[in-house]
Amino acid sequence: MGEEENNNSTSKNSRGCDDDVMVESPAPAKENGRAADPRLQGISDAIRVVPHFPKPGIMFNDITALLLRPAVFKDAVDMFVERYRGMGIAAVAGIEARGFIFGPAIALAIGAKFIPLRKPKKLPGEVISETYVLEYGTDCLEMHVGATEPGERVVVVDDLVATGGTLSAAIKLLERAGADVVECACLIGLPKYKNFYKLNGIPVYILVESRK
Ligand SMILES: O=P(O)(O)OC[C@H]1O[C@H](OP(=O)(O)OP(=O)(O)O)[C@H](O)[C@@H]1O
Ligand SMILES: Nc1ncnc2[nH]cnc12
Repeated sequence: MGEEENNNSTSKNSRGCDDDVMVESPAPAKENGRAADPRLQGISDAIRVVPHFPKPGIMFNDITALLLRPAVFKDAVDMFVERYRGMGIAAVAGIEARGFIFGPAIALAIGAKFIPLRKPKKLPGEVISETYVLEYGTDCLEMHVGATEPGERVVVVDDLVATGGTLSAAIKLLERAGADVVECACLIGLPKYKNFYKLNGIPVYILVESRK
């Protein structure tokens, strides 16, 4: 990850990443005197916003529309690959289900293994679990014991961060196994959480804000 590639660069932390809020906003075109990455506008435009799904009041950010446009899909994967290549990342951990769409492509491109973090009772064998709170009710993520070794540098990938509950559970699972969670990476962050993107002390890197 070069300094030139990061338009919202703040100070580098001990993890080798930029600190605190890191929103690669698609607008304005210039930020901190540098041109924004032109790929961001295309990524933002390709995300379909569906009002009142899956329930009234929710503006659903649908990444399946982006997946139908291979050049834009590639741009999104490339931006993460450019950020994490050469950082000694041993594993990319993807969150079921939409983190499974982006995580493996990033892992293969940077030469890292892929760790699936799954919803309950999907993984055979020994697992560790973390329950987390959703807007209504709870959910749980599980990871295979032995998927990561103590000290391994890991990036967590998902499509979207809203409350951060899902990413927090992922961080806890990996840290319980001794992993060094370097950063969480999401395509989309909801604007109302703009100043919330440091979870359990781990930076969250966002490409674009939700358009609604
Ligand atoms: O920041 P949070 O408030 O935790 O929300 C973000 C999570 O919500 C969505 O997944 P969802 O739980 O809908 O599961 P799915 O990917 O299986 O549809 C999304 O893909 C994230 O994983
Ligand atoms: N607004 C939203 N769009 C898509 N996925 C979500 N997960 C949580 N909130 C979401």
